[in-house]
This record gives sequence, structure tokens and C-alpha cells, in this order.
Amino acid sequence: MAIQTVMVIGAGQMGSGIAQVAAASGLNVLLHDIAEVSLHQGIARLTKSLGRSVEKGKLAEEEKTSIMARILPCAQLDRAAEADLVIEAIIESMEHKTTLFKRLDDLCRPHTILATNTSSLPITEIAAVTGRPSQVIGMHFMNPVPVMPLVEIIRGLETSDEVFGHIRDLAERMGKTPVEVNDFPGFVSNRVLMPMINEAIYTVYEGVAAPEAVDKVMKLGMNHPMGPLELADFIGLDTCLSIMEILHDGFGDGKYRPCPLLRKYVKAGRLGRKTGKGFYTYDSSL
Ligand SMILES: CC(=O)CC(=O)SCCNC(=O)CCNC(=O)[C@H](O)C(C)(C)COP(=O)(O)OP(=O)(O)OC[C@H]1O[C@@H](n2cnc3c(N)ncnc32)[C@H](O)[C@@H]1OP(=O)(O)O
Ligand SMILES: NC(=O)C1=CN([C@@H]2O[C@H](COP(=O)(O)OP(=O)(O)OC[C@H]3O[C@@H](n4cnc5c(N)ncnc54)[C@H](OP(=O)(O)O)[C@@H]3O)[C@@H](O)[C@H]2O)C=CC1
Repeated sequence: MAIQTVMVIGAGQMGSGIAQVAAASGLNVLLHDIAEVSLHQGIARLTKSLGRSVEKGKLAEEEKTSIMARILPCAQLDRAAEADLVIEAIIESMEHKTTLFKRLDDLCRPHTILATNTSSLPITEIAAVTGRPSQVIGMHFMNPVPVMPLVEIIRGLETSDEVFGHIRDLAERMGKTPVEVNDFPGFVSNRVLMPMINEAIYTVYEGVAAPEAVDKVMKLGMNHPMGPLELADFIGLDTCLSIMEILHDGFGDGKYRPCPLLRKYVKAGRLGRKTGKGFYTYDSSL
């Protein structure tokens, strides 16, 4: 089966980046979001990202135009019927994702593959709500999608070899390096990364150091490109909290307990860069 048309669902920071790299690899992209304002913001974000590549001389203006022409903002989920592949990138919630996957299973043609960009949720559980578990797979991109080379690929219990092969080949076509990992909470990336971020938040919570000092230690001492708190703001504190909760519930181990300060910031709507405030304050969410 040749994948020609992809629907990306959720036009947030990940969905807009996935739509961009998919269109840049020659695919036709339908970009869907429940909220029209989020759809506009997603298009603005990827337009800005492509514009930056043009300014740097890495992309011709005509290429930008043709990439943009392959992306169709689409308010109707029903158009998933046109897709060979759906890549879901909505909020990190099992309830929201399973509701969506049930609906997609009804809407999509029999050959269509359903992929999720979940950061941490079990693929097998998402696949189980559909009548096509062999065609459900985890395709976990890293943020910012146009820059980061990795895609974690996660098979559910029933995912077929054929579907795995299609997704691995597609990730390569998008210029990414696929790495297969098993279906456990947080996979590899967030099982390793998120406890470090959570621990960094604990150091602020317990008054060990201010956010700037924690980040400086990790940047200058360990050569990390971003400090853990800067990175948490970049990922989104709501997403960080959801991932910690999934690790905590999934393994039943107290070492994954989310820091109360993380909970407090999320309750206050301080979600990081996307809301203009987290551990730091930002001018623009794009
Ligand atoms: C939570 C999960 O489930 C999994 C995750 O994704 S965890 C998060 C993983 N991501 C990370 O760890 C990111 C860590 N940070 C970094 O690697 C870097 O800080 C960064 C790449 C984001 C920015 O790098 P920087 O050197 O500080 O800034 P900058 O010079 O502006 O950008 C570097 C390059 O990336 C590009 N870039 C940066 N942000 C971009 C974006 N949002 N979209 C497109 N391009 C972008 C820039 O254009 C620039 O390109 P060139 O080198 O070709 O000029
Ligand atoms: N942030 C990161 O660094 C990474 C995130 N991920 C994963 O990617 C997914 C998305 O994260 P991210 O892009 O950061 O989140 P964002 O909050 O930036 O974007 C999520 C988008 O999905 C929309 N949405 C919510 N529910 C639905 C729905 N039922 N149908 C369609 N659209 C919906 C939201 O709209 P509205 O805002 O109106 O609710 C929002 O525009 C999550 O599963 C996350 O764990 C994976 C890798 C890295």
C-alpha cells in the first residue's frame, strides 16, 4: 500500500510540526483540530517555521509554497475517510484518545493505518478500542518536529509486521531515524527524560535552587541544549504532568510521583511557553 494522504489530528505544537514534515516529504496532508482557532494557530506556526528555513537559505520560496499547498486545514473529522494514514496528536489523555480512535475506526477505509503520537500511553490499550488493532501503532515524534531526528516506533500487541514496515519507511521518508521500542509506559524517551524534569522541579519546590540556576547547572555542567525547566516549559507542563501520572499509574512506583509544584502550575493554567508562562515568561506562544 502506498501512503499518499495523511490526516494529522490536533494542530498544536506537535501536530503542526508533523503536518509540516509530512508535506515536505511529498504527502498530501489534511490537518484537523476541534477548535478553529487552534487550526489557524497551527497553520501560523508551521508557516513561521518554513519561513525561518527560507530566511536561512535552506528552503526556496517556491518549495515553501508547494509544501503549504499540500496542507489543507480541515474542520471536518469525516474527511479521515480520504486518508491512508491518520496521525493523532491531541492532548495526552487516554479518554480523549480512545474516544477519537473509536470514531476514526468507523470513519476510515479498511486499509487505513491509525498512528498515535502519544508520549507515554499504552498503544495496545488505544488499539483495543478499534476493530483494527493490527493497524494501530505508536509514531512518537520529538519536539520541535522539524529539527529532531528521532521517531520512536511502538508496536501494540497486535500490530502487524506490514504496518510496522510502512511506518518505519515513512519515518525515513520524512528524514527521521526510527527506533523501535516496546510498549511500556513512557516508552524509552519519556521513561528516562521525564523523571529528570520532575526531579528538577522538586529541586525548585524544595528550595535547592531557582529555576535559572537549575537550568544553568544542566546546560553548563552536562551540555544539555536546554535546561530541564526550560525544556518542561517547551514541552508543556500539562503534557509533563500527564506523562508523570501515566508513569506513576502504569508502574505503581512512588519514584514517579509528580511534583506538587508541577500540579500547582498546571491547575493555575501556567502551562509553559504555549500559555506564555510556566517556570519562565514568554512573549509569544508560537
Ligand atoms: C515530551 C516528549 O514526548 C518527547 C519530546 O519531544 S522531549 C523534547 C525533545 N526535544 C529537546 O530535548 C529539545 C532540546 N533543545 C534543543 O535541541 C535546542 O534548544 C533547539 C533545537 C530546540 C533550539 O536550538 P538553539 O540552537 O537553541 O536555537 P536555534 O539556533 O534557534 O535553533 C537551532 C536550529 O533549529 C531550528 N529550529 C529551532 N526551533 C524550531 C522550530 N520550532 N521549528 C523549526 N525549526 C526550529 C532553527 O531554525 C535552527 O536551524 P539551523 O541550525 O539550521 O539554523
Ligand atoms: N509537547 C511535546 O513536546 C510532545 C508532545 N507529544 C504528544 O503529542 C500530543 C500533542 O501534544 P502537543 O502538540 O504538545 O499538545 P498541544 O496542546 O500543543 O496540542 C494539542 C491540540 O489538540 C487539540 N485537540 C484536543 N482534543 C482534540 C480532539 N478530540 N480532536 C482534535 N483536536 C483536539 C487541542 O485543541 P485545544 O487547544 O482547542 O484543546 C490542541 O490544538 C500529546 O499526546 C503529547 O503527549 C509527543 C512528543 C513531544
